[in-house]
Amino acid sequence: MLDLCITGGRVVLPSGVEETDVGIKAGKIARIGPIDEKEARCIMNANGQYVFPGAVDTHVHFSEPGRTEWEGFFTGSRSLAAGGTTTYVEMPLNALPATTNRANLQRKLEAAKGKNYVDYSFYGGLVPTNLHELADLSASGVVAFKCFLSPCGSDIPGDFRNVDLNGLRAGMRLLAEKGQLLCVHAEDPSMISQLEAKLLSPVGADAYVASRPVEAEVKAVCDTLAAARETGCRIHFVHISSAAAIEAIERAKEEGVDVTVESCPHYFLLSAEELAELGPLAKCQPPLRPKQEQAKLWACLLDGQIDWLASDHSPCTPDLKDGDFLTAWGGISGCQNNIDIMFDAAVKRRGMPPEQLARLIATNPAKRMNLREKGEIAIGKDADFAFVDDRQSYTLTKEQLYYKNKHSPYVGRTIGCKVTRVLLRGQTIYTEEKGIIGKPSGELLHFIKQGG
Ligand SMILES: NC(=O)N[C@H]1NC(=O)NC1=O
Ligand SMILES: [Zn+2]
Ligand SMILES: [Zn+2]
Repeated sequence: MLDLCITGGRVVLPSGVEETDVGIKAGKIARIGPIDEKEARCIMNANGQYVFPGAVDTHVHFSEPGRTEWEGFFTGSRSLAAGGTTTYVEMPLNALPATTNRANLQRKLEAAKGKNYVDYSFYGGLVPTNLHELADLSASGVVAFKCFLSPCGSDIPGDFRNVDLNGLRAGMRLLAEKGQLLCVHAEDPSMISQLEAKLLSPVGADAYVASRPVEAEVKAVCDTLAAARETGCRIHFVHISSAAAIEAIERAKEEGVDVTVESCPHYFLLSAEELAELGPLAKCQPPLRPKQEQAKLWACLLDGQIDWLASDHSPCTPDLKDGDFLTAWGGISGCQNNIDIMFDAAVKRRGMPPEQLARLIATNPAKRMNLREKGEIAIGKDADFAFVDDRQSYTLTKEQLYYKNKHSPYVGRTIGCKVTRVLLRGQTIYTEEKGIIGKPSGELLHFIKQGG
């Protein structure tokens, strides 16, 4: 007997969209295909909506412990749940202390207990001072590591620090031994600091964008690729904003470098031309790019050259968004809209097959991060789903946001679809009528080691 049968949906399977049924037993996907009503205790009619696998967001900053006024596990995970993301991996920075050793990871695990509406896991950080702690951190259950090549936006003691190229290579050698994946924020620090030194205050949108050019991204990507070739470390580039960087990564892939690349919805939805009007709410690093650059990035995405999409949800309190474009916090609050804005922009308006979007938001990140129960609608996987109604559209308001700080550059935007229901391991955790349902039931996902 099945616990639940989802019927009447357009199910986004790895092979394509099928009008079929999905059977769930003990939180897992147990059947895909026609199911007799008598075979399930409960029937859920998706009424012609798309049934997507729950999204996997590998790039959020929930800032807990230490900066819970910025976000936190409770509010952050509710935001994800409402948008159809059922798994996240949380970055090692913006919380205090940063996740740079086992003891700090332990504090995160404690802080996260019982507060999560979706399943979760953590990164460890690579910083200039923790080479001797990497092996221990690697063994303590982080899914991957993260480092910055450019400064990270805060000078507070205990906060994250960027590595130089020697530090990068040293870290890579150690992580390569452990088979670990290193995720890299790629912007060249010397190019940026030289350009920043010439900025005149108050710094406007155009001047800010010009201070972090595509060339700085490409240079850092090429330096990182060279270090990966030298050390054999598996790498992943976070939030890439330019086609030129994607092309350099594509060439390295062809050579056999073990590398993947992510981009974020904001690089496709928002542009440098709109930045002055959007204000510092849309300030991020690397910055939004001009429309001409954005069109090239869209071509890369549609062409399959970008492995996945992640939000880089990097929230803060409203006062930190008050300054000019140099002093305001760099980070966009956007993780509640991971699925709907990209479904609208990519599938509805640009003809991307829904199964390609499913790979970008769920399958590919789950595979690379070894989250084996997650990422696709297939037998044996966790029964995590997001129902997407492409016949609805809505205008995003502040009141709809579950973030601790209810701001986002997407507020006021009309989105041509809606996430109407979300399930985590077979249980409904969100509906459009009721909002978030029940108590936090998210679980910590244990990393299964390479070959283990
Ligand atoms: N510290 C931090 O969250 N930085 C992030 N924000 C952003 O826009 N890009 C980043 O790397
Ligand atoms: Zn970053
Ligand atoms: Zn980030």
